[in-house]
Amino acid sequence: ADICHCLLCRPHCIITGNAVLSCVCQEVTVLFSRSCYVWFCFSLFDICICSYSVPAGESEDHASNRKQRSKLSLQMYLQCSRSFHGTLTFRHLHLLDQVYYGQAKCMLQRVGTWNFDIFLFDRLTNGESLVCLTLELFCKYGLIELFGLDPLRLHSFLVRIQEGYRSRNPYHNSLHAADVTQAMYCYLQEPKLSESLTSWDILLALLAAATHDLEHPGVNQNFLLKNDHFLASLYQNSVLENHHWKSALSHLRESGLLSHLPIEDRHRMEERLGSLILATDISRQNEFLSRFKAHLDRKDLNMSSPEHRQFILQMALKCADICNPCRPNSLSTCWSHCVTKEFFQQGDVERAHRHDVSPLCDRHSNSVAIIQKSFISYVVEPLFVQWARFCDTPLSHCMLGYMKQNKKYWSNAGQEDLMDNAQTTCCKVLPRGT
Ligand SMILES: Nc1ncnc2c1ncn2[C@@H]1O[C@@H]2COP(=O)(O)O[C@H]2[C@H]1O
Ligand SMILES: [Zn+2]
Repeated sequence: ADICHCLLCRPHCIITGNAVLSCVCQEVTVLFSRSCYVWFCFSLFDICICSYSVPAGESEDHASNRKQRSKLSLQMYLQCSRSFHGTLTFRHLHLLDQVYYGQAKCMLQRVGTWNFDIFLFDRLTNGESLVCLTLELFCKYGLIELFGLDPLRLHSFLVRIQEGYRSRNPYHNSLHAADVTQAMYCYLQEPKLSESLTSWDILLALLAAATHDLEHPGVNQNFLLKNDHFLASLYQNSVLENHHWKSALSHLRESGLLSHLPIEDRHRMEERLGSLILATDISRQNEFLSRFKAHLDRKDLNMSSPEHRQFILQMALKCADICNPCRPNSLSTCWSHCVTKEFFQQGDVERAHRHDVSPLCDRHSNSVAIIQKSFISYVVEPLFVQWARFCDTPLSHCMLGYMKQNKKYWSNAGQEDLMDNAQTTCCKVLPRGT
């Protein structure tokens, strides 16, 4: 296990292109067959597999065996990697059904569509949606080649990020990060962005989306302040967002993902990552919204300016972060229940400790519907109206359409608590297949 840990998490050297596959495959085959583990593959690393050519001296048969093996699930590798980190016991280890894996891969063909069902994708990937989705997007943009990234380091970094989200949080977990990353990808496709963003912008946008809530404790800043939590003493303001940023930096540095790049580029990247993540502090909503409106009124946004591009990326990440009420109703209601569950859990703890229950967190005076109606009207709608003004595309108007439908849905829903229904709809476990 030590050797595997070393190999899987800290590859010896940076190798790019085809060499990675051959090197990794050979070494890990030996290790895995020795320790009776199933073979694993890099199926989602399509970019590597597709571009893999038979090395000189290797027979076609050998190459086709290699291809066969590569069809086995990435999931197996991820699960194994997790157990080497000691975060999973073998009790949790079960192999991903190949049927589900095929379906997940199929879903990725439509990763840029707004009705992408991230809940289903997460179940099909056995809870690995953040890793699978982000890898896919890195491959789509060719970021691995463009930045000379080591695929193993990238993979190890993403696994650590995914594990850095608390799965116990009903809302602020890795599924939310995957959802935000998928939304960010949709926004990056918008012509105003896609025509002007640089590869650095895209790399940064995807990293920021994937890490923006890293190590979220499942309670809000108010709770941390009231309870003299150590995080509250570390940062003056935007306590959680600063913590997400610093956690992202520590994973980034530890993984060595960007360590081959010039130090100035890395520093610039880290600063920009901070400015994006800090922009997701919902208490700064009005500040960003008025700046955005002022730019739109003056029509002075110039996407060839690096400062303006950074500002638009901040706005895009803010939209992605709270876009759940703009998703189709079946997805949106799931998120509404998840976020309310987290609010109410905090309220229950506050009540148990005889503290004042924070706004929105009291299950006795709130309901999902009440919270949604005000969140949509006062927070989501003002932002997405301006975003549609900026983009003026089918997607931006489609999001407004869904948002209106959801607002109507919650207005008609009355005050009853629909939490139980939501549990069965959103957290459905897939039946074991063949
Ligand atoms: N559907 C929703 N209903 C109510 N609040 C939400 C919803 N989606 C996101 N939020 C809030 O928006 C906040 C965005 O920043 P946070 O991730 O810190 O915490 C998020 C939640 O508090
Ligand atoms: Zn978030």
